[in-house]
Amino acid sequence: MINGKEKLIVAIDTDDFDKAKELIDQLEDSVDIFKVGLEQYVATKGRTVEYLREKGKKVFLDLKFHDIPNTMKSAVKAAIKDNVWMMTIHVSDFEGMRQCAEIAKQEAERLNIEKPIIVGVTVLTSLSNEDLQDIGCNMTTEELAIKRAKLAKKSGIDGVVCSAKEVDKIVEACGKDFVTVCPGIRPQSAAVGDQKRVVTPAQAIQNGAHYMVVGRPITQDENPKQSAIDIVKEIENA
Ligand SMILES: O=C(O)c1cc(=O)[nH]c(=O)n1[C@@H]1O[C@H](COP(=O)(O)O)[C@@H](O)[C@H]1O
Repeated sequence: MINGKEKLIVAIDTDDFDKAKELIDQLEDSVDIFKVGLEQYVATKGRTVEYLREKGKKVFLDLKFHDIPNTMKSAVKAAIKDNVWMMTIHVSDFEGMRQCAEIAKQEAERLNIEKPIIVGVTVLTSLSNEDLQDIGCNMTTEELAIKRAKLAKKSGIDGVVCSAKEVDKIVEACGKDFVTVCPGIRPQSAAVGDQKRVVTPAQAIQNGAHYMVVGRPITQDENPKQSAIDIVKEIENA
C-alpha cells in the first residue's frame, strides 16, 4: 500500500514567519514534506527552512531559478548550503540545466551532505494552451511539457514539475525513475483559484505522480490538519 505522507508536499505560501510556523506546528503529525516557495523565502530570508530542519521535516526549496547558465549554476551552488531535500529550477536551455546538475553533485560532495533532488518546472500549472499561444508558443501544454521533460532528463537533472494531467505521458517518455512533482492538485470540492490544469489527489496517483504539491486546499481550509489527513487518505485509497 502507498504511504500517503511520503507523497504529499504542503506549500507554505505566506509572507509571515509566525503564520508559517503556526501552520507547520498544526500539520507536523500529518505532513512530512513542506515546500518553502518564493513568497515565504523572500519574506523570511530562509528562516522557515531552518525551522523545518530543526523539526526533522523534509524541505522542498522552490525558488525556480531561471537565468543564464552561470547565474543558475551559482544560485544552485549557494542554495545547496541550505541542505534541503529537493529544489526547483526552470526547464531552460540544456546547458543551464546540465551545469546545475553538475554543480549540485560537486557541491554536495564537497560539503559531505546528501545531494538535493533537482527538478525543473516544465509548464506552469496555471497556464493553458491559449496562454502558450499568447506568448508565441504553438504547442499544447502537454506537448511542451513532454518536450521539456525529455530535455531535462538529457541534461542530468533528477526530474520535473508538471501537471498530473500530463504526468503519465512524461513517465512513459522519461521512465519511472525520473522524479515527477505535480502541483495544481484539487480535491473534488476545492476552489481552483488561478490554477488551470488541475487534477484530484487520487487521479494524480493513478496517473503516476511521485509527489504532489498542495497549498491552499490545506493552508486556507478552516481545519488544515483535517484537510491534510483527508488528502493522505485519498492518496492511500487511490
Ligand atoms: O514549482 C511549483 O511548485 C509549482 C509549479 C507549477 O507549475 N504550479 C504551481 O502551482 N507550483 C507551486 O505549487 C503551489 C500550488 O499551490 P496551490 O495552488 O495553493 O495548491 C504553489 O506554491 C505554486 O508556487
